[in-house]
Order: sequence, then structure tokens, then C-alpha cells
Amino acid sequence: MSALAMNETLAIARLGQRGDGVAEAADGQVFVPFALPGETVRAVRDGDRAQIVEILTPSASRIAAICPLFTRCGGCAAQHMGEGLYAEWKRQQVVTALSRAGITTDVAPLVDAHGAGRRRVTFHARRDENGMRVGFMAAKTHDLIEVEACPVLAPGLARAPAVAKLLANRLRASNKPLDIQLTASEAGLDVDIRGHGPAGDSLRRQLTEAAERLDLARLAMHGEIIVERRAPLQLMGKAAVTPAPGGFLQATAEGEATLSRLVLAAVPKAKRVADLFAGCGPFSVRLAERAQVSAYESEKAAILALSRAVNHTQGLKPVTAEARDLFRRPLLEHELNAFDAVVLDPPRAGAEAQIRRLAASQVPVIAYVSCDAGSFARDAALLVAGGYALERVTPVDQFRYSAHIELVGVFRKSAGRK
Ligand SMILES: C[S@@+](CC[C@H](N)C(=O)[O-])C[C@H]1O[C@@H](n2cnc3c(N)ncnc32)[C@H](O)[C@@H]1O
Repeated sequence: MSALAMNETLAIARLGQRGDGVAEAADGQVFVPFALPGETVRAVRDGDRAQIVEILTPSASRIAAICPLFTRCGGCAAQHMGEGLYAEWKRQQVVTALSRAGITTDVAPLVDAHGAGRRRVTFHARRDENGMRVGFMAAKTHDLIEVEACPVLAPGLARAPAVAKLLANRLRASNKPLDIQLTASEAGLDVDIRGHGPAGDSLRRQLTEAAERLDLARLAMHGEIIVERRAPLQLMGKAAVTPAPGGFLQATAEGEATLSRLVLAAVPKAKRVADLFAGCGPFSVRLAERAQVSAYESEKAAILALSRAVNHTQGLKPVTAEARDLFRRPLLEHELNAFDAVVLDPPRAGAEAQIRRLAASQVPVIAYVSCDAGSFARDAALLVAGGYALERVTPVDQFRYSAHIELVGVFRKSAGRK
């Protein structure tokens, strides 16, 4: 806090994008973490940020946090918001991003896809004078908050904090900060450790023995498998997929099912579908129950995982899977026009190069799954300029209590537009 820090009373007008309360002060906006609209707070101010000292008039929408670490741990931003306020705050992020891009369309109510909880978590591990510490980063600092349990995780990750600590202790000799990613699979915990550097023979033996003792399904370092005791399967539609270690996976099983349901509903009659940014194929394998699918994705390991799963699944229509960098080599119009629907699910940056090609194509329907409302809105404006109508947008919440939001947008080529 600088010498200019001031103590003042602030009236909170609205919620910001990251969940902070926003007050309109005489000299501009002030962001107040954990304050809610309608509240008056006494706060210590430092520039355009302020910390609550006392809530003078609490909002009726304020609820008790479910985790004792809330406000200290950087993992959650919104455990203090009642259900209605929370759902509308998330939905409004999509509405605002679209209206900034000049698009007005109906945005459906938020679909809750938390389900049984997150199926993947990454713990940071660091050794200091008090020993090995394992947990999450604190909000807006480099402090590490030790975590023994996290209520947003799925039951399959109940052991995750203890397992991460044991593994970090095995690697303590290197003194390097580690990221330990644990995923709940059908066969138990699937672990990928990053930050250590390559493992020599002796460390591999120790880690293999640790995996045995901890009954892990698989243990990898930097994506390289040290030991696979059981295939860490994820059930996706009719298929059982073994994702590459550390490979992308939707945050919750319910989120993946919800996004898939919305994608399938958008392309009910399609017979030939392209799945772009396909990952290990959660949409491809479900689409293939009724359509021929061509999947494209830059990660070779994800393409391999998808191909293997398809080869072991009965009753699917043909699926081809190709490793291709769609930023550098987007599908061109003549390739796109072979499909009667395109599904795409790019990373946060969106898919500008691919979208420019889609905008110029004749593909009748596009289902765009996005994890970033800003890049989605930018890409949506390009599709609209190319003659597509944005029919509906459905926001999906699989990162409960965070500021994160996913969505599915459905675009249809307007009749008569070339
Ligand atoms: C949000 S994930 C979606 C994956 C998959 N659709 C799913 O639901 O699990 C985005 C995917 O895009 C892939 N990707 C990132 N950059 C890419 C690029 N330039 N070209 C092709 N794929 C890319 C990532 O590897 C990742 O699998």
C-alpha cells in the first residue's frame, strides 16, 4: 500500500469483469474486491483499487463463502455472491463483450455445469525454510496458500492435495518450484509434473515406486510418461479416451457433456462435420454417432488419443483426425465447403485466421465453443460481416466461483449470402 493510501466510504455501483465491486468516485472508477452492488463499504484506497475495512450496508445478495480460504486463495473470485447475482454477472460478461463488438443477440440464461466438480487441478509446490509447501497462488501476489482440501474439486480428486505433497517431497532435492497437475480419471489419479526438468534413471525408479504406493493410474513428467499402471480413461459419449498427459480436458465432466449437448443440438441434420481445435475429441466422438467427422488439432498427442479411441469404439461413423496448425494453416474455403457444419473450440485467443476463411465459406451452420467472450465477440463480428447470423448464444459455467465463462454460439449463413 503506498503512502497515498486513503480511507474512504464507497458506494458500489456494479460488478467488474473479474468480480470486483466497482464504485464511481469523483476521480474515476475504484475496484473493490469482494464488494457487491448496492453495498456501502469503508475501504482503504490506493489509486483505483481499495480493500474493504468494513461493510457498512451489506447487500441482500451476499452469502457466506463455502471455503475458509476464500479471499486469500486466488482460485475463487465469487463465493460471496448469491445465485441470482452470480448467474447474471456471468451472463452479462457475454452480453457486454458482444455489444462492444456491435452485436446484439439474445444471450440465454447461464447454464450451470459444475456437476460433481472440477476433474483437474494444478497445485504449485515450493520449498522454503519451513519445508515443502503445496497449494494455490494467492490473489494478485506470488504468495503460496497451502491447501489441504478444495471444495470445488470432484470427489475423484479428494486425495489430490495429499498426493501432490508426497510427490513434491520426493522431488525436493532439486529445489525447483513445481506445478503438479492431477486429473481424476475412470482408473484413478492421472498426474503430470512440470518444472523439474528431465528425470534420470534413479528418479524414475523412485517415482515409479511412489506411483505404486499412491496407487496412481499414470505418472508423467513434462508430458513424458514415467509409469502407466492403468489407462487413465475419460468416458466421452460411447468412447473411452486416454488423453495425453497434461493434454487439454474440459474442466468438469458436466461442462464437457453440456457443451457437447449444445454442439449436437446446433447441427442436428449434418452428415459431414469438421471439428476444429478438436483436442482429444469429446465433440468428434459424440458427433460421429450420427455424422462423418473430420477432426483437426495442432497437438499430435491429442490426435493420436482421438484416433485410438475411435478405433476401439463400435458403431461410430468414419472419423479422420489430422494434426494441423489452424492459426498458420486454416482450412480454406474449398475445404470448408465440403462440410455441412463446422464445430470449432479454439483456445482463449480465438481463431481469427480460421474465422476469416469461414466467413468467406458457404458452410451452412457453425457451432463456436469459446472460453473467452472477448475473442468470441471479435470473431463473431467477422462472421456476421461475412453473411452469418448469430442465432443464439448460451453461456456455460464450468468454473464455478471464478470469473471464467464458456459459451456456445450458433451461426447460420443467411439465405442468399455468398
Ligand atoms: C479449448 S481446447 C478445446 C479442445 C476440445 N475441443 C475439447 O473440448 O476438449 C483448444 C484446443 O485447440 C488446440 N490448439 C491450440 N492452438 C491451435 C492451433 N494453432 N491449431 C490447431 N489447434 C490448436 C489445443 O491444443 C486444444 O486442444
